[in-house]
Amino acid sequence: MILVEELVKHFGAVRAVDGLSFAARPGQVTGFLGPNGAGKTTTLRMLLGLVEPTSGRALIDGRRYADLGNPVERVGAALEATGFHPGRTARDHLRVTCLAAGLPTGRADEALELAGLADAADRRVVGFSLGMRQRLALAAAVLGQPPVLILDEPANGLDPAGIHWLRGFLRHLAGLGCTVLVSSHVLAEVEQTADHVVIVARGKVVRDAPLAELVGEDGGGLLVGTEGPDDAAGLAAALERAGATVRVEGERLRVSGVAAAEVGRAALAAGAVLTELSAGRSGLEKIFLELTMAEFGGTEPAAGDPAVSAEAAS
Ligand SMILES: Nc1ncnc2c1ncn2[C@@H]1O[C@H](COP(=O)(O)OP(=O)(O)OP(=O)(O)O)[C@@H](O)[C@H]1O
Repeated sequence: MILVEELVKHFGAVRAVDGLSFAARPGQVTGFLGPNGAGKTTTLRMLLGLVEPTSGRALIDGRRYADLGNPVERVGAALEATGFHPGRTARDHLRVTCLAAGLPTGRADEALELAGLADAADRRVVGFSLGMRQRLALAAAVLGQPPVLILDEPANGLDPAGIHWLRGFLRHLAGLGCTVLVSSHVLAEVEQTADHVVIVARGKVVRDAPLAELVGEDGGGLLVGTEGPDDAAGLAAALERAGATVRVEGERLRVSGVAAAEVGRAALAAGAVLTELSAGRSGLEKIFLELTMAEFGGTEPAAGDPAVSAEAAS
């Protein structure tokens, strides 16, 4: 169990973390989601005793990191996939870590297997890709079979197959009863892996809820495009008669309360031509987009924007 209470960290005038509270529970993957600079890494570093909080508490199983008896067996962490000795093989790197932590060296091969690196065990880390380094960092994190895992952007550098593997890896650990806290600034990663989501922005928690609750929130309903304002008005009236809630946005309608087939029937009845019929964003996507835009400016991308569609579909 991870417990963060009223955590604050100021770097000079920068309020990196500004009164953050949340919990991550055993048997769950908790996604720690926020735009760049939201304070995620600083929070994780405070949990791991690498940064001293200005105030508040960051606890692992009820204790500060410094007070955990044998930290390697209490918490595994992967913050940055750097710091490996380039001349060592993957297996040697993990064996050295085992020796330093008083763990049996046989754990190295188990961890390499779990991280999908068994075939590269005897290769020197200098030749590893970023994705392979990420896997090695994850292997190191699970060496002590800790019940708590803290991972900072573990999907960085992984290719699509690697991201797919990572999801299975995290789900497997949660299935074993681990508390898994994983940060990301990429919504799709969290959306497909987490049980629970904590969204942060500017050092504060914006939402803290089960993923199912956020995804289930009606963030957008259906988006319906028509050929012109007259068609839009006629279709809106037909949809309202069918029990839908409709918001007219120029030639487009935002429709909730009915299925897509009902929109088709209403269009037929109203003699309106549909130019678009797509799912609106989930509540989670909507919240995250709004946050990111508030942080970095810009306008909301159109529903058909390839960047949005790709992220939603991946
Ligand atoms: N050592 C430091 N000294 C000064 N400012 C810092 C330091 N570490 C972090 N910050 C600032 O604190 C804020 C939060 O940074 P942090 O790295 O925690 O965000 P993040 O959510 O992890 O972002 P990203 O997704 O980009 O990694 C940023 O404004 C950052 O510039």
